[in-house]
Amino acid sequence: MSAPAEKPRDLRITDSTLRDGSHAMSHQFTEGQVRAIVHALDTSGVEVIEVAHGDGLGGSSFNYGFSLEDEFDLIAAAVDEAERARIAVLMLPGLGTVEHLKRARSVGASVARIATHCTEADVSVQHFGAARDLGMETVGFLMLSHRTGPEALAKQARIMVDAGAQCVYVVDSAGALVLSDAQARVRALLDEIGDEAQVGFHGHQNLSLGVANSVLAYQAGARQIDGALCALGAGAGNAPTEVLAATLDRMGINAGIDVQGVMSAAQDVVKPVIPRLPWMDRSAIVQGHAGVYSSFLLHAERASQRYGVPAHEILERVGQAGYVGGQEDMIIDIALQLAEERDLGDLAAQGVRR
Ligand SMILES: CC[C@H](O)CC(=O)C(=O)O
Ligand SMILES: [Mn+2]
Repeated sequence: MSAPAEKPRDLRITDSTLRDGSHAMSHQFTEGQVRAIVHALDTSGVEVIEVAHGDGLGGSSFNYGFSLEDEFDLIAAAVDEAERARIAVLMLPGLGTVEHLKRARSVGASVARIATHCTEADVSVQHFGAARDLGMETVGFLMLSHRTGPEALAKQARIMVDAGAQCVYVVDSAGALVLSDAQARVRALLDEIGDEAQVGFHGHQNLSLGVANSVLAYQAGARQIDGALCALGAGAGNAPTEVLAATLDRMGINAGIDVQGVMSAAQDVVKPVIPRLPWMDRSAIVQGHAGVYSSFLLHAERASQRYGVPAHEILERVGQAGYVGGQEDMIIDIALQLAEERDLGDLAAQGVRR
């Protein structure tokens, strides 16, 4: 007798514990941890598992933080461990290059996710072409999607699709989209590209809306949704995969995931290795409220320690200035300004004139 046919899935979950979660781990994943997490996700039915430095291929550097282990070794280990799941990589053009994509492909990665700021999709054109030539499935990632309106975002998605993207994500990098904001963007992308490519949603928890926004995105037509076990991701973390799976299951939406398996993956495999669980502390909430890139959190905390100024104040100023990924050095600049203002304030309080 042949095995019963699997019911068609209503959407696809991509788990990003081993990529977005790398931010929260300061990029210190070991091969053993990668193998254990991939095994747990794979046996729970998660279809796509993303593995890379938190800032994508080529991210291991002085600016972004060095990985403990070579990311191509980690990708190869993930490919080796997964029996059913496909391994995805993320790259930001400029930080990663086509050469990085080729190397990822050569060690077995089969999904290329190309990320740009939400108004800069044109820098990704050659990378989609290269990924398709390499025989990879392609996904576009429009980061900090709250920074532009639905129609303008849809035009950026069009650029990615014309370049070869098979799905384009609304990426809520700051966890700043509030409910209808997420739905409006998904709908606008579907109106623009719906016949030609899928739409996806990547949520962050800064305002505690990662799961709710993901469900609303699904209801608006998104068919690829990201999560991370234990919410492990930048800022307050991503929509937790295990909560997404349980919520979708409760709603009768088939993500093809074994809810018990993925809860165990979170509780028994990932939680024990996390040095600090992502949480909605003051700094993370400020990121959601002021619309700041989630991966700036640890940079701001380090600058806070070094210059003795509060991380949440640094992040508030980053939000006012509107800095985007790649401008991490400006965090130091702001910390120095805050320290100078504090010192001048102290002198003034002591009655000393400059
Ligand atoms: C690679 C930068 C960034 O972490 C991508 C991402 O997950 C996001 O913008 O949320
Ligand atoms: Mn993210």
